[in-house]
Order: sequence, then structure tokens, then C-alpha cells
Amino acid sequence: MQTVVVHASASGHTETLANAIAQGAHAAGSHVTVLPAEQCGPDHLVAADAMFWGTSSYFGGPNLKMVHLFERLGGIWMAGGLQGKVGGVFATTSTMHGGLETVLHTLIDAMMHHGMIVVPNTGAFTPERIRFGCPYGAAAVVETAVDLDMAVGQPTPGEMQIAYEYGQRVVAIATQMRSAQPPYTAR
Ligand SMILES: Cc1cc2nc3c(=O)[nH]c(=O)nc-3n(C[C@H](O)[C@H](O)[C@H](O)COP(=O)(O)O)c2cc1C
Repeated sequence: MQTVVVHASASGHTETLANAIAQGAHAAGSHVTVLPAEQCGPDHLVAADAMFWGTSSYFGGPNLKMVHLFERLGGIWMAGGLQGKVGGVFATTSTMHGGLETVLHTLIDAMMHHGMIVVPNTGAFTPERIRFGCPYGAAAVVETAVDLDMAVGQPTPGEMQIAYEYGQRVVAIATQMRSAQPPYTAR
């Protein structure tokens, strides 16, 4: 099982969340590669069984590093290179209502255009999930300097725990799909 966790991160908030996801994916039995979006190409994604895409929210949309990755995926989109792969998404903002859900949906939409199977991040209500949970993916609201997009905070332990569990969940589903008889084929 190969998992790639791609993060488009400027000051490290989203990268921190990516690392929690990666730890969960590893604990679920996958080999995991964490890649900045600017170092990720189509081949990394085609080689993976499962993947996560994450970005910071810029006005409710993905940042340019993620957009530039999308620009490089036209070929595998037309070839169906990601068809049937299992995916999850994650995002950070600096404010509670600063676009987390819209940016997560943008990433989900892109995965669906590639024919991927997107895994939700809904779980039984715990105090952490009531406070930090998001059904669309892993998420964190991280304090940021007002005058500069500097990292001044970190995702909370609750956000990191939910991200870790999401990493486990997506790999568990990808593992089940890979071992399904007959093997799942979308094409
Ligand atoms: C150009 C720009 C636009 C942003 N727009 C928003 C926004 O609309 N709402 C919000 O809550 N945070 C916004 N942010 C803050 C980032 O989403 C937030 O700091 C994020 O955690 C940064 O993560 P990163 O270090 O992984 O890039 C913006 C930051 C920048 C630089």
C-alpha cells in the first residue's frame, strides 16, 4: 500500500496537519510519502494507492501551489490515471469561518473529476469531534500574524488527533478496496 500526502503550505500550518495524517496512514500499514505540492508530479500520484491533498485557504480557495499542481494533472485526468484511487482532503485557515469548508469541497470536486473515491471524515461524536471535526476532511484553524502570513500557532492536539485518525481511515478503506475480490476496476 502506497500513500502520498501532498500539502500546499506557505508557512507550515498545512504541512503540520499533513504530518499527522501521514502518521495515521503509516500506523494503518501503508508506506507513506509526504510531498510539498511544488515537488509533486503526476507520476507520484499515479504510483499511489491512496492520497491526500491539502492546502491553506486563500479567500476560500486553494493557494497557488495547489493550483499549479492541478495545472500539471490535465494529462492524467484525460488518461484516467487516478481513476478508482482512494482520496482524502485537508485544509487550514486562520479564522473559524474563513473558508475551510469551501476549500475542502474544491479539493473534493477535483478528486471526483479524476474519478477518485473520496472518503469522508465523519466519526462518532467525541468532545474533540464536536469542537474540531469536519465531515469533509481534516481541518485546522491556526492563529496567524495579522501583518504577514507567518506561522504563529499550530493545529490543536484535537485537530491533530482527528487528522491522524483520518489518515488511518483512508488507508483502511484503500486496503479493503485493494483486496476486494474481484479487484475493483473503474475502467
Ligand atoms: C493571500 C492569503 C489569503 C488568505 N485568506 C484567508 C481567508 O480568507 N480566511 C482565513 O481564515 N485565512 C486566510 N488566510 C490565512 C491562511 O489560510 C492560514 O494562515 C493558513 O493556516 C496558512 O497555512 P499554510 O502555512 O499551510 O499556508 C489567507 C492567507 C493568505 C496569505
